[in-house]
Amino acid sequence: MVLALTGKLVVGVDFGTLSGRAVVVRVEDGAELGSAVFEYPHGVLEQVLPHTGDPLPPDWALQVPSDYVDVLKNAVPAALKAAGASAQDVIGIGTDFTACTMIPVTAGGTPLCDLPEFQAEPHAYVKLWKHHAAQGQADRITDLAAARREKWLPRYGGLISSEWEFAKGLQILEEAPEVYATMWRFVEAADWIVWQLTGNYVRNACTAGYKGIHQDGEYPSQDYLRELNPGFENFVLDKLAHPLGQLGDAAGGLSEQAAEWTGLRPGIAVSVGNVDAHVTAPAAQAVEPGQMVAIMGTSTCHVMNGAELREVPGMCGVVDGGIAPGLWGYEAGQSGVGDIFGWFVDHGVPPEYHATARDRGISVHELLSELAAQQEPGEHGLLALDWHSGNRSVLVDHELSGLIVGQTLATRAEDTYRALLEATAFGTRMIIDTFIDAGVPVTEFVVAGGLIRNPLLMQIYADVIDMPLSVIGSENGPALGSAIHAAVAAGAYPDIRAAAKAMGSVERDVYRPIPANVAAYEEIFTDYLTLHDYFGRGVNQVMRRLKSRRRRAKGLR
Ligand SMILES: Nc1ncnc2c1ncn2[C@@H]1O[C@H](COP(=O)(O)OP(=O)(O)O)[C@@H](O)[C@H]1O
Ligand SMILES: O=C(CO)[C@H](O)[C@H](O)COP(=O)(O)O
Repeated sequence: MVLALTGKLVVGVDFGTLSGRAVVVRVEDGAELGSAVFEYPHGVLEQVLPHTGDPLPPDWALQVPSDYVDVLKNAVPAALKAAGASAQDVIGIGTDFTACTMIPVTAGGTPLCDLPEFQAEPHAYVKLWKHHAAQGQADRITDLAAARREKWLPRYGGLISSEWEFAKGLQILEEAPEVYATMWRFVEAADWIVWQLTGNYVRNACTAGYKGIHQDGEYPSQDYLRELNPGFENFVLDKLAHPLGQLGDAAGGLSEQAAEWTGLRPGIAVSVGNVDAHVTAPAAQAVEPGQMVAIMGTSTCHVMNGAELREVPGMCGVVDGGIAPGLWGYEAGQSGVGDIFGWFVDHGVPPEYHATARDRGISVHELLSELAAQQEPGEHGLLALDWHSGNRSVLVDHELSGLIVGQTLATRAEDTYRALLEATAFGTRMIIDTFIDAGVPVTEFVVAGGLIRNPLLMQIYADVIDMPLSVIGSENGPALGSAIHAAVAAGAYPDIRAAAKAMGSVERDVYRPIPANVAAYEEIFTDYLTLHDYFGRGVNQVMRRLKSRRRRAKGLR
C-alpha cells in the first residue's frame, strides 16, 4: 500500500570514513529539508591504539564503534532541528555505511573492543574498509580459489581483496585466535548500526554479495576454507552466515533506546543496511544499465547496473540485485582518491600555502585547485600513479604504492596536486575501459560524493574519460539514497525504482570534455598505462620490496 505522502518525512544517515551525515527528506519529492554532520571523535586509527598508546603496524585502519552511535545521538537530532521538522512526521530511517567495515561482536551485538579484556587487543576493534594489512591472507584466498577453479572467483574479477570479509576474518584467526574464538559473529558495520537501531541483526544482501563472497545463494565451501586453514573451516557457518535482508526491506521498527538517541518515534520503519556507494545510485536516478555512478570521497566507488552477467577483470564484484532488484550490480573502485589529496595537503604542502589559504578563508584544496586550474594539461611535466592507498581496481593489490615521475627543482605544490588529481582520473579511465572491453557498456558517467565540490577535478575527469559528467542533484547523495530506502521500507513506494524516480535527482552533462584537453590527456594516458603495467603487473617488484622492507624495519612480518 502506498501511504498518503503529503507532509511525510524520512531520515537518511550516511556513515562515511571520517564522519556521519544525517538528512531529513520529504517523501513526496526528495526535497532535503535539513542536514547535519558529526565527525567521529576517534577518527580513523592508523598510528596507535587509543586505549594503550601502542603503535599499530603499517596498513592498519581501525575505528571505535561508539563513534557511530554518537552520530545517531548528535547528527539526527541536529538535522531534525535544522529542518524545523517534527519527529511526528518521520515515517522511517535508513542508513548506509562504508564497506567492508567489520566488527567482531558478542551474541548481544557488543563489539569485543568494548569488553575490558579486549580493550588492548587491536583485532577486537572495527576493521575499517581501508584496513589493508590482510593482503597476505587475500593473496592466499585468491591463489587457492584459482587453483581449485572456484566458480565464485570470476564474479570478483579473479581477485579477492584484502579489504573484504574473508581476508579480514582469516587475519583475525591467524593473529588473534582468542578474538576469533570469542566473537559470536563478524558483522558488517552497515548491519551493526541497523542492529543498534532495531535490536535485530539482519545481514544485508549487498555487502554479503560484494564483500562476503555470497553468490547464487552460497558461500565458499567448508572444504575450500579447510584447505586455506583448518581452523577456518567453519568461518561461514560459525562467524559469518546469517539470514539476509534485501535492499529496501524493513529490518524492523525503531527501538525505544534508539528513539531516545535520535528523537524519532519508536516503531517507525528502519530499512535494511546498505553500502554508501550502492545506495547512491537511486539517489542519482542512475539505476538503468550503463549508468555508472562514481561516489567520490576519501575513496571512489564505481557502481553500475548491467543487463547481462559478464566477467570484468579486476572489478570489485558483480551481484544479482546488488544495486537494484532484477539487474546485475557491478562495483569497481579506487581505494585512495580524496585520501591522496588530503595526504598531500597535510604532508606535502609548504606552510606559506596554508597561511595564504587561512588568510583568504579558503581550504588548501581550494587554493591549490585555483592555482592548478591556470595550467594546461601536461604543463607541470609530471605523471603520478594513484596507488597511495593501494590499488582496488583493476589490479586489486594493496602492496602497490604511489608514484610521481617528472619532478624537478621547479616543481611546485600546485603542480603535484594537479598531477594527483589527474592520476585518479586515469585510474577511473582504466576502470571504464576495462568494463567496455569486457562487454559491459558504460553509457553515462554520474558523479556523487564529497569531491563534486571541486570543479577542476570534475573537468579533468570529463577530459580524461572523454565523456560528459552528470552530477547528482544532492550534496548528500548517500544519505539521500538511504532516505529513499527508508521510504520504501516504510511502504511509501512499492520499490526502489519508483522511489528513485520521485525522490532522486541528477543534472545531466554538467561538465563537458574540452577537445584540446581530451587530445592532450589521450597522449599522457598512454604513459600512465606504461607505468601502470610496469609497476602493477609484475614487471617490476620495487613497490612490493619497499613495503616488505618497511614492515621488516618496523620489526613486523
Ligand atoms: N576541495 C577539495 N578537493 C579535493 N578533495 C577534497 C576537497 N575537500 C576535501 N577533500 C578530500 O575529500 C575527502 C572527504 O570526502 P567526503 O566525501 O566528504 O568524505 P567521506 O569519504 O568520508 O564520505 C577527504 O579525503 C579530503 O581530503
Ligand atoms: O568500498 C567501499 C564501498 O564498496 C567503501 O565504502 C568506500 O570505498 C569508502 O567510502 P568513502 O570513500 O566514502 O569513505
